[in-house]
Amino acid sequence: MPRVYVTRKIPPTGLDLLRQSCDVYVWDGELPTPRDVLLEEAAQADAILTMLSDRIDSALLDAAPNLKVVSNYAVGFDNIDVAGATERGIAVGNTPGVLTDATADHAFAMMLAAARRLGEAERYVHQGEWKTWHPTKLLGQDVFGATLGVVGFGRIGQAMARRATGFNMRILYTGGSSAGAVAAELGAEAVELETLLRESDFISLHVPLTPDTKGLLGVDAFKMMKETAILVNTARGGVVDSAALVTALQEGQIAYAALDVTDPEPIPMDNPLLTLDNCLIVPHLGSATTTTRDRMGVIAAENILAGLKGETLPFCVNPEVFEDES
Ligand SMILES: NC(=O)c1ccc[n+]([C@@H]2O[C@H](COP(=O)([O-])OP(=O)(O)OC[C@H]3O[C@@H](n4cnc5c(N)ncnc54)[C@H](O)[C@@H]3O)[C@@H](O)[C@H]2O)c1
Repeated sequence: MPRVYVTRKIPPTGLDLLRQSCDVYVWDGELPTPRDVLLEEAAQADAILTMLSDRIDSALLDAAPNLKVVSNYAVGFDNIDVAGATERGIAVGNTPGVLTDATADHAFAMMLAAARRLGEAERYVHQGEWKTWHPTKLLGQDVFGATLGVVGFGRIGQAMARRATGFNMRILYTGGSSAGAVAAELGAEAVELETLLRESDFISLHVPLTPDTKGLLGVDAFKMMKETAILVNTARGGVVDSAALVTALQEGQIAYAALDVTDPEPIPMDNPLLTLDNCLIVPHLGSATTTTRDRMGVIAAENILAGLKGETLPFCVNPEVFEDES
């Protein structure tokens, strides 16, 4: 039976599917599979089910003579050398779509939480400070009727915008070249990034991390934003220049940041963002619902099963691997 290595514990449904026709080895630790173990496992594996925390680079691909499929348990795949995999005829899969709504729900929740300063408010209660309340304490910002800027109008960006229509928000967006019909339906306006940064009350990032989007929001971008602006990042930490963000939050160039993702992850405990009251940080929970994580596991397993049979993966990042064979 083909040998499949799974780099972290995932919900059982996907694993059960794999076990019907594969020998499945699952790393059971709370920390990621250590690099040396990953290299050893890759040397024997026909397929690997990977997490964003696994670096699938050329050294690993070179160490894996039998590898046919790398199946990422995520829609993003910035942890994988896709070109290197393609050169070696290795198919790369991901899990788009099934996590769109969960991630958009989470981005919206983070936007609301930042607007109403829920992180600070919770600390205030837990630290016994509530007794000093007065009517100007912990004032937040209105979301209903405000302007939302969506950077990256793809699946999740559009789902975020759809939620914003229920809050009567003006919606601006960049990116998403084929999104005209959805934009028209939602009343969203396509604008240049600079206009979006200058006019939005809330800016929500939904682009993939690529060489083009790395550091997309840097020193200049924060200077364009409103002093009251709130940044929501559920995309990837690397899309924002961390040092520029720290300065922007410390100097009041923007009001608040809500981060589901950081660069690096996990965030080191000495990172200055952790010292700021106006920064809400949670540990990459975008897709973290029971149903969604289960569905992601099934798709990741189905990608592996198809690839092991030499069939195009249901969700393939480099379908040219299969086209070249025909
Ligand atoms: N926090 C989480 O747990 C979580 C969960 C799922 C996805 N994500 C992140 O969200 C990203 C988006 O996921 P998706 O399913 O919506 O992907 P998608 O491919 O449907 O959408 C991405 C959009 O970004 C646009 N884009 C690319 N470069 C751009 C640029 N420079 N400027 C403006 N727009 C640009 C694309 O045209 C596309 O419309 C993923 O790549 C991943 O990094 C995070």
